This record gives sequence, structure tokens and C-alpha cells, in this order.
Amino acid sequence: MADVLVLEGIRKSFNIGTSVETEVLHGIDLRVRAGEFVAIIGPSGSGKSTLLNIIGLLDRPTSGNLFITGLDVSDLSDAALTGLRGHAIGFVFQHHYLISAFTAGENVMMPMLVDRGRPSPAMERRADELLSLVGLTKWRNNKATNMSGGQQQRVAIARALAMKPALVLADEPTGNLDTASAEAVFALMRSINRDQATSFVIVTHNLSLAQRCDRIVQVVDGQIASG
Ligand SMILES: Nc1ncnc2c1ncn2[C@@H]1O[C@H](COP(=O)(O)OP(=O)(O)OP(=O)(O)O)[C@@H](O)[C@H]1O
Repeated sequence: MADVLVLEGIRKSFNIGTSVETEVLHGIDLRVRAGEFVAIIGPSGSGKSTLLNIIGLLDRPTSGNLFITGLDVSDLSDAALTGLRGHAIGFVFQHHYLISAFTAGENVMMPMLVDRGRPSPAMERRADELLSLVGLTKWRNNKATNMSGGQQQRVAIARALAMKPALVLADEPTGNLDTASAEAVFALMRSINRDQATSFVIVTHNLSLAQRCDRIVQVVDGQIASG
């Protein structure tokens, strides 16, 4: 199967203060195949979120090559990166970042509205389809604030899928949830992965969930220690 994501020799340094430069990622090589579900684990401060931000085109590497769905993104402008991010990648974070004044349906429509500017019946239908997929059809017109943490995270997953991304990135998606809700959210992501062949890369501290992914990539001190 084709690779949805290829990283070659990715390095990332941050400037701390005016002169001190610290390298946080020391040459990461990673491939994720289309339809693969990968867990990234590692100690706090090892560079997992930095890596996910680079994969998600939210930050640029200091050096190295990054290919998303076969496209070399190294020389793309910021505007082109934003466009690619909007279409190829869906994001789920530890905090759901739903807009609390909006309904579940409106939150799911947001990426489509940002892309196309104005609402349409097709967008409404897509939102309905996605809310059904995450088991929240009845909650379509409820404000996000009136939903449980697990339900809010399921809305966030529906929103992440709105643009039919090839790859979903999730940073501690179950970190704020109780055990039962974490299980439900993980099972939902896994079933979407299986049914729709969407690739997932999730950062998690939850080892029992990580063990149920296709592959575990362990990051230690800015390098891949295994996986
Ligand atoms: N914008 C930044 N400027 C300077 N240093 C940064 C920046 N972002 C991250 N770092 C540093 O990079 C290192 C890796 O941080 P990162 O957040 O990627 O780790 P992590 O593995 O995701 O940790 P955690 O599991 O605690 O979320 C840390 O030492 C952090 O202080």
C-alpha cells in the first residue's frame, strides 16, 4: 500500500532566548502506510508533540524531508501548507476545541465552512452523516457545552473527518476522559480507520490503547528508539 506519510531525517531546533539553539528532534525517519493506525509513545519532553506538529504542517522542521500523500511539502509556501493541511489532515487534540456556542452539527460543519465560505445542503448532509458515524445523531442541535467530555470528543472526531482527510493526527485524544469514555473514543477511531481506510497517528500515554494499534513508535530524547 502507498505511504500516506514519509519523514526522512527530520530535525527540529528551537531558539531559546536570543542565542541558544536546542535541538529537540535529532533525525527522525518514519513511514506510515495508507490505512495504518500508529501510536507514538515516549516520556514527557521526548519530542512527541513537536513531531506531531511537524507532521500536521503546523510547524516546519529545521531540516529533513516530509512527504504527505506522496507530496514533498518542504518547499511549499505557508498558504499552500494551510491548504494541504485543511484537505489532507484532520486533527483531534486532548482538549476538543469545539466552539461552545455552536451546536454539534455546526461544529462538524466548521472545516467545510472555512473551506467553502457559506453553508450548503451538501454540508448539512455531510454533518448528518458524520454525526451518525460517531453515534450522535440525536445531539445534532445541542450546544457543545451541554455534552459530556466523551461526546464532545466524538464531535471533535466527526469534525476532523469533515474534509475526508487521508490522515488523522490525535495528540492525547483520550487524555481527559474516564476509562469508559476513553475506550469508546478509541474504539470509534479504530472502526473509522478500518471502515474508511483513514490513517491515524496518535500520541498517547495510555499503553493498553497503544498496544491495540497496528504499530507502536517509541520516541526517546528526540529519536525513534523502536518501531
Ligand atoms: N516552541 C518551543 N520553544 C522551545 N522549546 C520547545 C518548544 N516546543 C517544545 N519545546 C521543547 O521541546 C522538547 C520536547 O517537547 P514536546 O512537547 O514535543 O514533548 P512531548 O514528548 O510531547 O512531551 P509531553 O508528553 O509532556 O507532552 C521539550 O524539551 C520542550 O521544552
